[in-house]
Parts: sequence; structure tokens; C-alpha cells
Amino acid sequence: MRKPIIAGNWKMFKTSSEAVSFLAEVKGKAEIDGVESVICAPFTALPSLVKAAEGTTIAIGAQNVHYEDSGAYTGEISGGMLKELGVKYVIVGHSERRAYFGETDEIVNKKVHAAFRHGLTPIVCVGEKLEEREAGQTKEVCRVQTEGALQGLSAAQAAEVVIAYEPIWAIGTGKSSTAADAEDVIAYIRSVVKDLFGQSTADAIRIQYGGSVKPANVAEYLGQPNIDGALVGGASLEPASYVQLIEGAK
Ligand SMILES: O=C[C@H](O)COP(=O)(O)O
Repeated sequence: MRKPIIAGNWKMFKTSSEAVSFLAEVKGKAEIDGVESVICAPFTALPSLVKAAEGTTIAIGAQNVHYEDSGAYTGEISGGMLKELGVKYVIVGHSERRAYFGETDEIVNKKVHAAFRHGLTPIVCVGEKLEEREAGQTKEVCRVQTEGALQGLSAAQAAEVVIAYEPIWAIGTGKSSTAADAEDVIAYIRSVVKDLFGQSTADAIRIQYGGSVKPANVAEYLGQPNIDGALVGGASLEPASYVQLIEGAK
């Protein structure tokens, strides 16, 4: 039985003090049996957020990690630095990082391995652009990105990964994929994992949908047999909305 996982991706929003106020508001309310609550915050908010989340069941995640453990990489953050803070998850290969920061499938794969070296759980994003969808390439794009991201992992590691299927045209646009379409692609991604690692890994791996998820539609996505959660941007920024997302996943 896969535990549903709702992860807020705050992107480049919220200072450290804003993050702590948010946590104080959702404490207790966003902690619901049977649902895993995660907040992926900017690096600067992580130390205070991890501290504020102590004693709660809310896990804290980062939005990026460098693939090397240390070195002359000005401005970058390593897995060891995140681990020492008490961070549990890290988003890898978000489409915004692929588009604006040149992350390739090879870099994503190196980051996934870096996450595991440091005991962090990667939330790996895959998803097609609008023109790829219109050209009927959605599944092929997702297959290539999934295979690339998971390359070289053991089956046990792959089972721990969280995959987030995020059609790029649905991110921050208010245009969400229908639950049936998202289910179809996510079931396909699970079959790709089965081909790579076998049935038990495919049964264990959690796959989220992301792209204009809101309190009003989260239950419909989570009601699909292969959709195990949501990676949520805009609707995760307000405390009441974040709590409703967690409630909707129950
Ligand atoms: O990581 C989250 C996604 O990019 C979705 O963002 P959104 O919920 O604002 O569409």
C-alpha cells in the first residue's frame, strides 16, 4: 500500500520568517494519518523550517541539490549540507530547472545519485511540453526522462524515489490535465519502472501528479489508482489551502 504524499513546492517564494509563520499555522492541521505532508522551501528557509517542524510529521524538502559532494561550484548546495540541516526530500529535475538552468537527463541522474549518497529522497520531475503533447510524444518523453533519471539505481533505491509527473503546459497555468489523462500517463510511467526494475518496485514507487493542483481537484487525482500524491506550487503557498490539499488526499 503506497502512502499518499502531498508536497508543496514553494519555488522562489517566502523568506525564512514567512516560512516559520506558515508552519505555525499548519501545524497539527496538516498532519493527517495516512497522508505524508512535505514542504519544499527555498534554501534560506530550510534551517528555520526544519526547526519549526520538529515534533510534527511534516517533512521538509529542498528544491535542488548539486551532484558533487563538494568542490568549486560557486553558489551551489551539496547533499551533505542539506542532510546536516535535517532535510528529508529534494526535488530533482523540475521543468523550471530543466528550462532555465539547462538540466539534462544526465544531470538529473547525477543529482538523484547524489541524493541517495546523502540519505535524501529525490522527488524526480518528468513531463512533456505542450508541443510534445500535441505531437503525441507525451509517453515517449516521460519514458526517456524516467529511464534517464533512474539509471544506475538499485531496485531498492528506485522503490524509494518519488516521481512527479508534471505536464509543463499545466504548471502555473490553471490548465490542469484531466484526472483520466494524468492516470493514463502515470500508469505508463509505472510500467516503465516495471520494465526497468520489476513488478515489486513498480508497485512500491510513488508517482505524483503536478500542474495546477488545487484543493478543489486534488481528491479527483488522488482517487485514481496509480496517482499517489501531488506536487503543488501555487496552491501550497497559503496555509489554509495547503491544509485542504492534505485533507483532500485522505
Ligand atoms: O512543482 C510544482 C509544479 O510546478 C506545479 O505548480 P502549480 O501547482 O503552481 O501549477
